[in-house]
Amino acid sequence: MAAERRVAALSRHLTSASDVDIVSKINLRDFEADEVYRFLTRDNLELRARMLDHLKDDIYKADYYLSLLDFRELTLQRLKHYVDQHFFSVFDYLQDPLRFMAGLETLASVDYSLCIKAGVHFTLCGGTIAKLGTEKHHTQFLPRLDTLDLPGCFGMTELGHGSNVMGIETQATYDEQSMEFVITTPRDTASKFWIGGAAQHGKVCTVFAQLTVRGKWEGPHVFVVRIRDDSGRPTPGVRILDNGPKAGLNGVDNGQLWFDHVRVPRDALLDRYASVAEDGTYSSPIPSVAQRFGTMVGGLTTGRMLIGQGAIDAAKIGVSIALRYACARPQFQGKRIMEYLTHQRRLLPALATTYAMQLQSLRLKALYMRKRPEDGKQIHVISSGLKAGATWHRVEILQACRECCGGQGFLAANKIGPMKNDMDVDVTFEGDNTVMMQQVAKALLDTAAKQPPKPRAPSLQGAFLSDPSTLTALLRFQEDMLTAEIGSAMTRAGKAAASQGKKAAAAAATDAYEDNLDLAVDLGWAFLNRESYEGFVDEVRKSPEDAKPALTLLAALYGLTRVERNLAFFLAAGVMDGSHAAGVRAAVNSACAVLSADGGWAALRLAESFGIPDHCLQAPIAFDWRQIGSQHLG
Ligand SMILES: Cc1cc2nc3c(=O)[nH]c(=O)nc-3n(C[C@H](O)[C@H](O)[C@H](O)COP(=O)(O)OP(=O)(O)OC[C@H]3O[C@@H](n4cnc5c(N)ncnc54)[C@H](O)[C@@H]3O)c2cc1C
Repeated sequence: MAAERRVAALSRHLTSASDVDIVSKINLRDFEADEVYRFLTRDNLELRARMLDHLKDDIYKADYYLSLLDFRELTLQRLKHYVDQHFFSVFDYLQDPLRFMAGLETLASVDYSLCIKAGVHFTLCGGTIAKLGTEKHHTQFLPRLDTLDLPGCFGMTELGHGSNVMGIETQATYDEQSMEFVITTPRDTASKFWIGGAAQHGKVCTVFAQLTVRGKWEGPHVFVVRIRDDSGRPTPGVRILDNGPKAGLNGVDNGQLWFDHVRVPRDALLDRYASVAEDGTYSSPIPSVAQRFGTMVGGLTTGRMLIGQGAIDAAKIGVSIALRYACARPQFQGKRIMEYLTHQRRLLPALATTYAMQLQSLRLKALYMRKRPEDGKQIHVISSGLKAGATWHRVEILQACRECCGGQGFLAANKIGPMKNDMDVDVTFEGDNTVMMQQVAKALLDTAAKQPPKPRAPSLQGAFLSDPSTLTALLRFQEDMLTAEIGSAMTRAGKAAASQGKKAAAAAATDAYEDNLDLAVDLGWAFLNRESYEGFVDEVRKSPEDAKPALTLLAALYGLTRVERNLAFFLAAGVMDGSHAAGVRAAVNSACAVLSADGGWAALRLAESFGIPDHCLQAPIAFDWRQIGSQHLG
């Protein structure tokens, strides 16, 4: 058999006992896709099934011939139709977050524009009002948001300020005479930019603005502002410009907003964390501007979690389509393309990574649902790392899937290409990935400043490379080494400047951090790699018995590819040598051989376990590629 031949050939290249390949000895057992689906999908199963069934409706069928304006209109009609089913409510944002997330996650399986249009309205606008507002805001706005009677936008980004939200320039000044806030765009760089729903359909917007009360600056706060009246005309003082066509995601109408002394009532301030009394007395339980703002935006984690999950779900679809095609498509002497090692190398680590990210997302949701204040920092770190990691993985996975399907991958009807274009922006919005990875690094460095890590180089003498304890030790070593390296550069710089005072020492430490930004992003990755691999191994212990061998193999493949990606680090650090590197390659290749043996049944079953119904896969090549001409042109 090809798989056994390859494993034997690989073993001959290995030089030491530690390279003995245990991966190839895993005996896969037949398992039920349904059981693994339940292992991968732990909440709202019945609701998800109903929602997916509803998405069979013709209105959600992909139409790649639409003009920009027609696509926007269709996206709005789709959203209305979905909202009319009452699968979930904006009130669930606080009351039943898992139901809320399930309601939005499901949409990504048919159209990312629809998913984002819904996400902006329910999560970014509705969730902000729910989380940062109080009873009066909930009563006034949420019921109208729930029916889409009042389409909502989220106005944080400005032309001049994206990642640096603290630096926004929109002003909100309290007028004690009229007891109103006056919202102003002082210059064009302060115009709100990229605002989803603003170009055509949005009527209300949660606007981030710098608050000044009695001449004192209090930092960024959020205000609910009507940008269009009930008939759809811009409200007085609000100017709106359409952002126009984008590289993808064209079902969403993004726009630019200017506010010319727009007056809003005192109640427009979302006042959970800060309020202004009639006479202009400002009060907040959080005295520091930075901490207050951190608390406000920190409460909006749901959106970040949804973007990460959307990326994972897209990877599930891409991998499922590409695997089904690869196992059915012959090239050269009737060989199925899945039999080529290069194909296995592109699709099977992608499958393993998608499982790792899905399980990590489930673990994050479980932590989130515990609702313990002491978990706040960990939730922030994991959600930031997962958002960045899952979306960056998605970019790579969908590209690999597109290429694996050859020319068919480029046909819109086969879904991967359009999905890739529409989702390209997920690495940027809801927190740019480079900035997100730094959020992870900063939190780890913060902890390390109090309790410096002691990196322990694992000994690979006699170790099995694919053993969970070896892989964990390697991944932890990389995380600790990077933390120690950046941390000690900051400490050295701080100490050198200490004689000039505390401020100078802090500034020198920040400079040293900035000089190591490349390593900070590596550290974000190292954290996610270790955390998600450990999580994967832990989850496999709780998995359905029959699926355990396949999932064990998948976890090993994930861990091995994470180490393989970072071979340069491990070789430079002296914990691995050339024979270990060859051992990792051999183990990855043999895991691929086992998973793709016998027609690739195990890989196909693992993909089937994602539970994506046929009408969501849509792509003709996922079914019978020979029928493609008759199917896609209908
Ligand atoms: C399609 C789309 C829809 C959007 N919808 C909305 C919406 O509805 N509401 C809303 O408020 N916003 C929205 N946004 C805005 C989005 O959140 C921002 O684009 C994002 O925050 C990044 O900001 P920026 O585009 O100004 O990029 P910048 O912050 O200018 O980043 C540009 C580059 O600089 C790098 N960079 C920036 N800071 C650092 C740093 N400290 N260290 C290292 N590198 C850095 C980034 O990695 C990036 O590569 C949307 C954007 C898009 C494209």
